[in-house]
Formats: sequence, C-alpha cells, structure tokens
Amino acid sequence: MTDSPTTHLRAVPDEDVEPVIPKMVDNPNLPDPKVRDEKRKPVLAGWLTNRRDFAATARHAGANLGYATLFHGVRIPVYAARLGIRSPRGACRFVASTNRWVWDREAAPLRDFAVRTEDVDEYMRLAKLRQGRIRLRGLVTLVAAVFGLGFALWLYVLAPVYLYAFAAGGVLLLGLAGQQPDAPVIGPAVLKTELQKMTGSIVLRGLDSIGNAKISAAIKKGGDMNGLRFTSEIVRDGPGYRADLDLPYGVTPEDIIEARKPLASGLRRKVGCVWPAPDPTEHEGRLILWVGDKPMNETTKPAWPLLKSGQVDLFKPVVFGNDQRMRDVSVTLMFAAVVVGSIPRMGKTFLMRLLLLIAALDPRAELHAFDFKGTGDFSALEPVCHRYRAGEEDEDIEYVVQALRELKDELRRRAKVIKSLPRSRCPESKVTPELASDKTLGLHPIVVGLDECQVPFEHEKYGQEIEDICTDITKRGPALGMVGMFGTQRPDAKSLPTGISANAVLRFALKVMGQPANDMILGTSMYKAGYRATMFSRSDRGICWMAGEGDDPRIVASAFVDAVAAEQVVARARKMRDEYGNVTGHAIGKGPETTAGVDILADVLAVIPADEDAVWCERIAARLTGLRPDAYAGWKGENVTAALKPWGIKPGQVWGQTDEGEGKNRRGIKRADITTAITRRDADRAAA
Ligand SMILES: Nc1ncnc2c1ncn2[C@@H]1O[C@H](COP(=O)(O)OP(=O)(O)OP(=O)(O)O)[C@@H](O)[C@H]1O
Repeated sequence: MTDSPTTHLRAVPDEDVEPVIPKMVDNPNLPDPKVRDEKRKPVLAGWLTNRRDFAATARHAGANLGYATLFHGVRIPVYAARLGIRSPRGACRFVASTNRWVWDREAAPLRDFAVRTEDVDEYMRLAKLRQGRIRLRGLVTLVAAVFGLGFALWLYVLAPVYLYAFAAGGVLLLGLAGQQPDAPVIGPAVLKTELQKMTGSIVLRGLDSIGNAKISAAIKKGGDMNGLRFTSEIVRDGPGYRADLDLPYGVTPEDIIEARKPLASGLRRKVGCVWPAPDPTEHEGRLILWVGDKPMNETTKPAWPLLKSGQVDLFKPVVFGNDQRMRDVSVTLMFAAVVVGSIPRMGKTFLMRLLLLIAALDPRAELHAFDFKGTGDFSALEPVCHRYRAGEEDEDIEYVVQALRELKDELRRRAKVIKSLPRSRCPESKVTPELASDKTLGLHPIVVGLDECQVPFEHEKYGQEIEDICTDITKRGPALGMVGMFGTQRPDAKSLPTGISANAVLRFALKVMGQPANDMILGTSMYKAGYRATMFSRSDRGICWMAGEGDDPRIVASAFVDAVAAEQVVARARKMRDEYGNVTGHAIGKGPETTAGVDILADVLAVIPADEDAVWCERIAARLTGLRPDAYAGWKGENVTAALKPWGIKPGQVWGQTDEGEGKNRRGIKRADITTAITRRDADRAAA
C-alpha cells in the first residue's frame, strides 16, 4: 500500500531532531558604544533669553498693570465711600483686638487649662508672665495714645490740613479692617482663569484615552512600561507646556497625531491647544507633546517682522508666520513653485498676498499679480507690479495670456543666458543671488501669483495655453529665477493641473474638506502620513500645513496683514524700488505688448475735444470705435471704465444731452482727469 499524502507530511519524530540549545544573546563582554548624549538644560528660562518672548511677557504684564491702574483709578471715590461705611466696624474690631492684646487674652486658654488640671506651678508661671506682659503692653498702649493725641493736637494747631489727611487715612485703614472677608472693598481688576497645570499623570491619561492598545497596555503595566517613559521633565515652553517622551515600542508620533481629538479630550483641552509632533533629532518613537494655554487661533500672533521695516532677499528664508509655540516660521521663495489651497474664506488670498508682499520687499523682484476673483484683493500691490489684473472677463484673461506669453519668452531667453554663462559664474545652471543682482543679465527674480487659478485654466479659448505656460513656469521657472504661485479654492485635477500640483515645491494647505483635496495640495499620501488639513476648524483662518520647507510638513499660522497694512508695506517697497530703479510695467502704466500699440489715455484724450469738460463713457466708447475700429470694435461704456481704472481714473456723474435732445445724468469721464493721468504717467516713465 502506498503512503497517503498525510504520511509524507507527518511530523518528524523528536528523536530525529537535534535538540535546540538556547543561545545566549547578551554577551557580558559586549563593549559599550561609549557614546553618551548629554543635553544641557538652559541656564535661564526660555522667555528670559528670547527677546520676543521677553518683550511679550513684559508687554502683557505692563498692559495688565495699566489696566488695573485705570480700573481702580476710576473707582477711588466708590472705594473711599465704602471704606468710610465700614470704618465704624473696623474701629470696633481695632478696639476689641487691642483690648485682647493688652490683657494677654491669647494665653487665657493655657491659664484655664492649668486651673483645670490644678497645675499650680504652671499657673503661677503663666500668671507671672501675664503680669509682665500686661504691664509692658499697657505702657506701650498708653504711650501710643498719649503721643498720638499730642501729635494730633500739635497738627491741629500747626497744620490742620495734615490732621485731616491723617484722619482720612485712619478712617480708610479702619475701613479696610472692617471689611467682610468674603466681600472685599477692592476686588481684582483682571480675573484670571487658572488653567490646569500639565503633569505626567495628565499626559498619560490623555495618551491612554486615544485607544491605542500598546499605549494603554504600557500604562497599565506601569514602571518602564514597554518603552513608554518621559525623557525629561515637563517644562513651560512659550505659551504652553512641553512633554518629551518615548512611546511604547512600535508606536510612532504619527499614531498620536492622528488621534489629536481624543487626546485633547483626555487632556481636557480644546483640540487647537494640543500639538503632538515627532522630534526630528531623535528616534522614531520620540514624541514631543506641546499643549498650549490657548488654541492656536485664539493666541495673539506676534506682528509680522517686516511690517514696519526690513528688506528681503528672496534667496534667503523670510519669516511669514508662527508655529503653535509662536516661534517664527520662514519660507524661501526662490527655487520654488507654490501651491495654496483651501475651502473659501480660510485665508488663501491673504496668504498669497503675504507671499507677494515678501517678493515686493526684494527690490530686484518683478511682480505679476493676477486675481481672478476680481475683488481687487491684490490691488494694494499695484504700485509695485509689473503686470497686474483683477477680474475674470475675457479682456482680463486676454491681458493675462499676453503677460504669460511674455514670461514664456522670458523663460526661453533666460535658459539661453544661463547656458552661455561660464561654469565659474553659474556652477549649477541656475540663477544665483549674484546673477540675480547683475542688472545686465536680466536674471532678477520674477514672481507670478494667480489667485483662483481654476478660472483661467478653465477658460474655453485660452485655458490650455495658460495651463501650458504655467506648467512650464512650475517646472523650469525655479531654476531660471521664476516663482509661480497658484491659489485655488477648488483643489481638484481640473483646477490644479497635475503638471503644477506634482511639481510644486512649496505647498500650503489651509482647511480642506477631504483626502483628495488634501493630497492634491500637500502631495500624494500626505493624508495617510498624518498631515491632514481636514483637521482645521473653520475658525482656524490663516492656519495651514506647509510642506516643502524643511524635512517634514509643519503647521503655521500665517501673519495677518490686512489691506491697509499691505498698502503701507507696498509704499515702503515702492520706495526701495524707486531707489533701485525697478519700477516697471503696470506700476508706470504700461501693459503687456498687445496693448502697446494702443495708448488708451492718448486715444480717449483724442476723442474728447478741448471744448468738452466731460463726456459720457458710452459716447467715448463709440468715438473710440470710430477712431480705431481694429482696437476698440464692440467697446461699451464699461470697457472704457475698466481700461481707465488702472490709471486711477473713475467715472462720475456727467450732465449731457441724449441724441433725442433730452437732458440726462450719466457716468462719464472728465477730460482733466485724462490729462492729469498722462502727465503723471510720462513723469513716471521719465523717472524710470
Ligand atoms: N493669517 C490670518 N490670520 C487671521 N485671520 C486671517 C488670516 N488670513 C485671513 N484671515 C481672515 O480670513 C478671511 C478670509 O480670508 P481670504 O479672503 O484670504 O480667504 P480666501 O480663502 O481667499 O477666501 P475666498 O476663497 O473666498 O477668496 C479674511 O477676511 C481675514 O479676516
């Protein structure tokens, strides 16, 4: 009979197998690595050594002091009246306690005890002591009363005003003594809500509550707890607490980051306060848990350091925001293409404008700002823009296409210039700070910002061309000194073509609604890796995940610079540019090449004869069409308004007569405004 298959699979009898001799793996002679990592604790507390923290602490204390002074200052009459009312009770208390003191009442229980226990010796000793005390205290009281009375009489005779002042002071003091302990006359001006101090057990409670089996098991075991241990004591770090700990074997900081909400619940804090992060200088199991006193969006951000002063070198990192601990966070715009995305109203445009302001503060940089929302969010930048447009009408798109075509040619020219340079000047075939500063080469930084970039990308006629040029700017631009910035409130494949989303270097994700949008902005698998812009709440405006600067993405609260502040920064930037000699294009009233042949100001002036003070816009449009049908065919009144807007010319109500001879008020342009704009433009051009 043949063996059944199971026979072949039968287990080998034990006697056929060599017994397994356990090997010792821990060799007692294994040498020690002799590497010791020592970390010195700072001599002084962090806020004492950091200028900004020190200033913030001093400012906070000063502001509280000032407020308290004002608060109590206005209440002085009320306090005085209340203390006056309480002074009789205070006087009674004073007399009663002086009486107790003079007659040594505090030792009465001891004397009673000696009487009750019939301890004669002790009683005699206490009685003697009392006698001496009463004599001394009585004398002190008598002397004080006599001198007090004498002093009062002396004051009454020589300086009665002082007597009243002393009396008033005495009444107030008696009033203080007469206060009820639960109803003090002078209360605190600043009410402080005490936050719970972070302790080790609170941290462990928080970690235990995230539902990670390894962590919970480790905490249950106690002791060294499967590798779970605090590596240093919990300290104050900026406006919050910091705990450094090793997680149980196999658990990574990402596991904790994913569970921020339950962790916050376990710590009894708002989720915006709780920021777990890995420690890039340590192993993969090290967690830095930073717990802020307030959520990030409620913490007062330091002012943007470049708001009032300072110049930018786009090749170097520039501060643009703060992390959770309110430490500065910088961004390096050169050699990058930038993508900014979020749902509407989260601060995308503000962030793009901030980045454009940074570029404006480098006087070498050429700025192209296009706002397709059309609300003029970038209008503060007009005085420093080489190309600027706000709007999504066909004429706006045509302007942008023309500007982008110029950039396409510029990319080609730059590539040739770089190719022609010797290796010694251009070792890495890319623009260097020195090359950018050499005006003869024309390799200065060019920064192009397109807000709501989905609008031009989806344009029927020019969409593909715009996308191709923008993709080229994203891919080749960084090496050739061109920075493309693309902002969208609809981060999908159509709004943000793959050529751009895949090649962008710097990525800023404000709040988004789902994984696809998150990964479209931050990069593939970022959501899975724990970098989730979905975790932001709607009040986290201006807060984003930033990827591309440093090894790992980080959370940044971008500096808040509103339109008014932006105008001030731009005024400073314009001054720098005037000095450097870089005010070009839109800033001096020049548009892209297509409109170069058409001088709208000159043409409008040509159709308003000197004897007419003002003409209706619709009439100007009709006359322009007659003047140059090829350039102005189909123009209406609003085209005239839009074309003159960049020159600061606004239409006003103008009285005129219709063709039927009826008198009417309609929107029109004054001839004087045109002549003024031409004079200003010519002066600017001459200066440039
Ligand atoms: N860094 C910031 N810090 C605090 N608040 C900010 C910040 N940036 C923007 N905000 C607030 O968020 C609001 C919306 O900003 P913004 O207009 O930039 O949003 P958006 O995402 O561009 O919206 P939309 O997509 O509708 O254009 C602003 O009015 C401003 O008050």
